[in-house]
Amino acid sequence: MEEGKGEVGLHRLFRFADGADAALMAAGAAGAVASGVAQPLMPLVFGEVVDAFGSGSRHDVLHRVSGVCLKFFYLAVGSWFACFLPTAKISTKVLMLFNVSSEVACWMITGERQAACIRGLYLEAVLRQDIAFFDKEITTGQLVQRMSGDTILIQDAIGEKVGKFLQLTATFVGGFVVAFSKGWLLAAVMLSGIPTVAFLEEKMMYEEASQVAADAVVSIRTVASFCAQERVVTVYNNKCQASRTQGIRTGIIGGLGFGFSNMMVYTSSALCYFVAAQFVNHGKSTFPSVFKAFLSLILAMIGLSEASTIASDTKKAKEAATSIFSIIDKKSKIDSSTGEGLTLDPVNGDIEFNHISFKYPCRLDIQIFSDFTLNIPSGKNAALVGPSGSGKSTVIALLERFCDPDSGTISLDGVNIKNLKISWLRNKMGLVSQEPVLFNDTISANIAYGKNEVSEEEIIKASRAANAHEFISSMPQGYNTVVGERGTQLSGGQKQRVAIARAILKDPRILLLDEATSALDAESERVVQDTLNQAMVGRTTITVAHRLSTIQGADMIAVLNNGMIVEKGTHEALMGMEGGVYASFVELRSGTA
Ligand SMILES: Nc1ncnc2c1ncn2[C@@H]1O[C@H](COP(=O)(O)OP(=O)(O)OP(=O)(O)O)[C@@H](O)[C@H]1O
Repeated sequence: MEEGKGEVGLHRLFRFADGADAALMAAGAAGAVASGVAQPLMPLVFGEVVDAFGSGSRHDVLHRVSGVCLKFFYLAVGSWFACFLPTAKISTKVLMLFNVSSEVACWMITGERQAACIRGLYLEAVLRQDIAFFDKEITTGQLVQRMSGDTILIQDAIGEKVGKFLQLTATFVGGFVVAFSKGWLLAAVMLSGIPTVAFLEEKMMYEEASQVAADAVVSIRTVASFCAQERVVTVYNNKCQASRTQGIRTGIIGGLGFGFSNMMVYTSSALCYFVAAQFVNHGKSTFPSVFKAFLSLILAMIGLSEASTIASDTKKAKEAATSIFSIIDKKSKIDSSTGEGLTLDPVNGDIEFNHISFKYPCRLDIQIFSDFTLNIPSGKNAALVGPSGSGKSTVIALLERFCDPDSGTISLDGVNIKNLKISWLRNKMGLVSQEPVLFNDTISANIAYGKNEVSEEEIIKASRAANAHEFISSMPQGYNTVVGERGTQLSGGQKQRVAIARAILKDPRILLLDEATSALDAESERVVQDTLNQAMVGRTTITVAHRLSTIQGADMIAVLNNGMIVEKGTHEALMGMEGGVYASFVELRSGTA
């Protein structure tokens, strides 16, 4: 896999931010800093409350406390402005969230916007990759995990977490400034004790243990949704086994560390209070100043310790972004989204495979074709038969440009298909395969799949041509019947006819039938085969068939074995070849039928 070549830098996480995101981030940053700075201002006012209650007569207390209350009111209004103003500047939609702090709202909105953009680009990038990518580089589970789990990690890191980090950093800096402004010497002495209080406790108690537990739960849920519970349990047990020693060690260290940090809390508090009392005793400080400095430093250190926990989330987001961005930036060898390439008008449908040599990129040890040559004239029906694994479906895959040959050329009307626009080429071909793929949507949406503007008449016309109109109309919801996941609410023959209608609607010049009837019972096969025979008229058709009865009328039958054409001709000609492979196939099949 190409991903993971180098970790994405922090600033690259924001690479998909647009102008609106920049505005949201600027407003969110201003709000975060303002609300962060507001925290250490509180001890100042609290200090004054303590001072006001602790000194003077009863009337004096009332007067002084009223003055401090006014300051609380100013702080409330100031903090409301700091939070509200950025919201008002951005969007009225955000106003709906007025009960949420604006910096949180701004960061959440921009995180959501950027993550939506990343998800869209990732899906686009995945869908434009060639088939080898799906064989080699990604599984469905990975795709879903990246689109849901990994993008949420990124969303958090570029959204809410940034706001929180800025706010905590502002609290940390603000707390320091306030504490040192109340007497730098006192603050410096207190500082020597306080970091242990806030820092050790957080680190030892939560960091390792909770991170491991959270990871395990998240991955179990994701994998379980793919019904891989047994595998999950095995993987989980193995992981538990491997980390047991680590767990015991962490437990002992955590216990010791927790005890130690608790001891340090009380020891350093005692030290701080003792030193502060010395300062007050020698007239170098006052009680309110000590109170303010102590509270500010506590807030500053809590800010610092919480900000440090965000670093591990950012690291995870960078890892997730590394794999997602590597796919977004990945150039596909066969990029169906490109608008480049020739188009032909008109298209006759002459197909030529010239000296093709090919191996699947993920199975380089197996040579599928070494010198495969086949010519299918326009409007003719060529059938491919041969033992399983002889390369029949690969012929279709190469023509559709799901993969490209290692050497040799495939041409349509004399033009190498590599020079044709891929989307145009694929639109000229209608593929019906053994297992028709229907989506969980209405019958009409399934027939119109892939075409943008299709009228109801066109859908009905294609359904009539596919012998599907009758059964569709007899359903209570008709063309609006939802077929269920993978078309489970239709029979095999019905599904196949819907798939044929979809292929016919494209009005393809070339029809590719890859064992289109082999999964059907005799009655359904007869109906579907009649349908296909009508659909073939006037089109170049390649039919891959196991049931030889369905291809007897083909203009040419090519018998493949190990990627080579061993016999070629009409049914009659091949049957006339004494000891021929085709004739022996037919004999074998009629013997077993
Ligand atoms: N996506 C793929 N990646 C790797 N190898 C593949 C892939 N698809 C097919 N193959 C291999 O290529 C060879 C030819 O497969 P292909 O599907 O073309 O045969 P086939 O004649 O159509 O077989 P069947 O009649 O069983 O469908 C087989 O050995 C198969 O295992």
